[in-house]
Amino acid sequence: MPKAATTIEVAAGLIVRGGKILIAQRLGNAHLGGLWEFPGGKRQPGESFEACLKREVMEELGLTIAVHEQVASAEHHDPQHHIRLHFYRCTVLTGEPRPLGCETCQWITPVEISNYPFPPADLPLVHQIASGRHIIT
Ligand SMILES: Nc1nc2c([nH]c(=O)n2[C@H]2C[C@H](O)[C@@H](COP(=O)(O)OP(=O)(O)OP(=O)(O)O)O2)c(=O)[nH]1
Repeated sequence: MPKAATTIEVAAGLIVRGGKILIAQRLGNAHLGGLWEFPGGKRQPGESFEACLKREVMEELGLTIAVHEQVASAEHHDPQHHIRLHFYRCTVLTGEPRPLGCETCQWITPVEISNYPFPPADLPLVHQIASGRHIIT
């Protein structure tokens, strides 16, 4: 019998600065490789979403961030993965983004986000951002 997919909890950040959002391109060899994403990753046992997001953004981009309110959530199911995503608004405290754990990263305006391919679970949020339903300051 196939093994049931376990739920993976993921924290991801809408990192905003000066009217732009920071997005990252996933490593080519990773699950969903080459797609763009909101920086973040899997929560470790006993970790809060805030701590997870700060750790992942430091590992992937070398940035220290402040994590603010949750702005959205989403789920993605396939035979191997059941992923629950928790999106938080974040601001940069120190550092300039460097692609330490991703292919590349980019500051983009909300309207530009439609030009970047994202994983299926992100599409409702991507559409909301593109249509101006999230205030990016
Ligand atoms: N960070 C992030 N992950 C996303 C987004 N959308 C989406 O479907 N995901 C999925 C891709 C992955 O299956 C999962 C995140 O896991 P990850 O592989 O990035 O996490 P990680 O850095 O902890 O990875 P690893 O230690 O297992 O290599 O969530 C998103 O916008 N941001």
